[in-house]
Amino acid sequence: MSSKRTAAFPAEDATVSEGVIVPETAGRHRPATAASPGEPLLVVEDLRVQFTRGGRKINAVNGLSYELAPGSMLAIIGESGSGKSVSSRALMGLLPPTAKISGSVRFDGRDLLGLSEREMQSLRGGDIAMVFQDPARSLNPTMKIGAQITEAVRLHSDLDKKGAQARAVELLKLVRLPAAERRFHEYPHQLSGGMRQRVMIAIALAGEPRLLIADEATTALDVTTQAQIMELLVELQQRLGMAVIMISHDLGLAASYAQDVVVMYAGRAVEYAPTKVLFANVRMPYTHALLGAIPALDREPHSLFEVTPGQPPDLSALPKGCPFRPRCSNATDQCLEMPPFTEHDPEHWFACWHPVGSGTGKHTANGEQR
Ligand SMILES: Nc1ncnc2c1ncn2[C@@H]1O[C@H](COP(=O)(O)OP(=O)(O)OP(=O)(O)O)[C@@H](O)[C@H]1O
Repeated sequence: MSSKRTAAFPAEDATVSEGVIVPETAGRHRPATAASPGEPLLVVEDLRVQFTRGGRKINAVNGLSYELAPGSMLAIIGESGSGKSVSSRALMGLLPPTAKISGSVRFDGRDLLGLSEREMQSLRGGDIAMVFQDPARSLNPTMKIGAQITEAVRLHSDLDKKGAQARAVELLKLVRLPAAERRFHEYPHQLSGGMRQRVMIAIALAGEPRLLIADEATTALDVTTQAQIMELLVELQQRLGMAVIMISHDLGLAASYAQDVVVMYAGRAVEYAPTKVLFANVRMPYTHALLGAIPALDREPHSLFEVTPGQPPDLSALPKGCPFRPRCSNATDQCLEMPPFTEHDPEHWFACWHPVGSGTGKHTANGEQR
């Protein structure tokens, strides 16, 4: 699976249009060339991750399950500390050895949790690549960006230095870095934040991944640059047939760009559906609160959760039953028992005894309080 390849991704021109981040646009970017509805590329089942810190057990991921079709984009959404990054790092083998991991992660039919570090290394940056929030920290400040991409290309191909350099320039064009040939000879500090993130994406593409995990890859960017990077990811997803997991605290971004959404709370998936299905009928009160918290287009980054009252629970002392119970206006004594994560409606999974719009809670489906 990780054999060295020399085939190049296509690099012809395409327009990068402006992204409008509103839920009404749910699924508008669904790729025309979406992968076959056959086998999923990635199947995560009952993933659990526990850390021990100062004698306390921290349950960072508590039974996460989802599937990802080849060439599709899944958004994993949740507020800080909900387990988004830990769950993705677990499948990349990037957690410290002290992390206790259980469950199953199958990529292309292969159990990733059973792989040796050596096997994981060949997979990382090859079939699966990751882009992080802070490109300034991920790039080597003392090396020209061209040399950094060339190094990544050589690591994942049989190309000689000259061939790898040519490929690196191609990759810079593929990620739409303006004046790619000139920028090739520049250092990271000479580039803007958006440009640096394009370089990080170029490095991630060097191994021609089938899955790209973008962990808050646009969070540090201004709204316009954020939209441009998201448009780039969608374009690459469509042109290269690459699957993308987009990790974000921003439900609005998910609504605009992803085909499917997993909403996480306290290390659990609490709602999971195709984007259109989810936004047509949000059922989980937590997702509902997030949706109500999406302000206008000119919102400040990180402001999304400020209007959701209360704090997420301490992961070393989770409340009894539903972890959202202490913050939920629909909660009853029944919520002292953990609601199962079930496919209640076709393709629509959620974990709630009193979902929005069911007539059993205090919320109505259109977001008003009764
Ligand atoms: N190495 C570690 N040791 C102990 N606890 C950890 C470790 N890594 C993460 N955690 C804890 O696991 C929980 C989940 O963290 P995670 O980074 O996945 O959250 P997140 O949803 O990605 O949040 P953010 O958006 O802030 O990155 C947090 O409480 C965090 O403190």
